[in-house]
Amino acid sequence: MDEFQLIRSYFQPDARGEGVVLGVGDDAALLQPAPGQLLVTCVDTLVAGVHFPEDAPPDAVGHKALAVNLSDLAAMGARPRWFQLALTLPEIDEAWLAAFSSGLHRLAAEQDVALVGGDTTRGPLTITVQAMGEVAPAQALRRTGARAGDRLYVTGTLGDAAQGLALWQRGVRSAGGDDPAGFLIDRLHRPTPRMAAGRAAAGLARAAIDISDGLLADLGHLLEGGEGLGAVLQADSLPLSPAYRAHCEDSLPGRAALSGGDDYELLFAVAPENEAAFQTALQHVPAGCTCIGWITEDSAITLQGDGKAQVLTRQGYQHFN
Ligand SMILES: Nc1ncnc2c1ncn2[C@@H]1O[C@H](COP(=O)(O)OP(=O)(O)OP(=O)(O)O)[C@@H](O)[C@H]1O
Ligand SMILES: Cc1ncc(C[n+]2csc(CCOP(=O)(O)O)c2C)c(N)n1
Ligand SMILES: [Mg+2]
Repeated sequence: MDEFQLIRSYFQPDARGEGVVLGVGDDAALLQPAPGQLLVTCVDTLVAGVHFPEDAPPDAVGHKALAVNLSDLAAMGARPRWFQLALTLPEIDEAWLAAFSSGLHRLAAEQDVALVGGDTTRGPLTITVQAMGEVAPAQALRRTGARAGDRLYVTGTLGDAAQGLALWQRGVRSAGGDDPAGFLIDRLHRPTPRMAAGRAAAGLARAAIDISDGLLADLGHLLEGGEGLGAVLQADSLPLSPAYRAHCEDSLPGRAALSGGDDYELLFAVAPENEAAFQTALQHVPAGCTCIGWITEDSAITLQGDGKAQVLTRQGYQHFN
């Protein structure tokens, strides 16, 4: 199998997505965004051994490469439409490619996003996805604009994936969602992009970000979008899954939930006057959305719990430290 057979076999789906004037197979794709919508675009790379364990299931790698990008579109309040895939492979392994592409195409079909192009090269296993979506100009969610007094809301639960990674690195290989370890590992390998939450919050939240590097680090980015802002987090309010609680060795909420990374949940700052409308819009979102604290004028991030207040550093995952 050569490079072009590989593309035809695994990455040239028959179905033509809506708005795809020209997809896989030419020098570039031609895309038609809906009239009046802004094109939203982002790109994220996954490197084997850095973003996923070298022995992660290949269908999970395909899923995650797309999911982390859809998460960035969700954080902008966008509707996902198209994506490109740049694949660097050490060799052609057809079993790996079949599983990888099935994980990728399954999520693409679920979210109605079309693969419109990419690039295939030889080298250390690296997957780059560039995703594109659309949003009405007045609805786009940004990282900037949060203000003191805004309430902080987060989707889903925190820290599951970081605990899943710790379990995987200790050799635990439970799959599926039934036992707690399997649930946590699944949250690492197969994050669910929070598209419905992002769309519901569009036009209602004052600022938004997705949590990839850990709550404190990404909350830090949200706070940098204003002037000298800090936050109060309430320890008892942080959403933690039963599996997380069962496996947490620290005192709760624990390091993983605060700065573990790989959550791919959405964090919103909501103005007090919009809070009721925001809660109504988010109440039927499957992942749920929890108020975890509020933004302050004092630049510290403080965790309140057990009658104590603890100042936290804005630490999280960083590639160069
Ligand atoms: N090499 C680069 N050249 C140009 N812009 C970049 C480059 N790397 C990152 N950026 C931009 O910097 C900003 C922050 O990037 P970062 O990767 O931290 O965001 P993110 O994608 O939300 O985070 P994560 O990758 O953890 O999901 C984004 O707007 C991104 O487009
Ligand atoms: C094998 C392995 N080691 C470590 C991690 C944790 N991790 C890697 S990158 C990242 C942040 C997001 O990346 P980026 O900022 O590049 O989008 C996190 C939390 C993992 N998932 N797999
Ligand atoms: Mg992001």
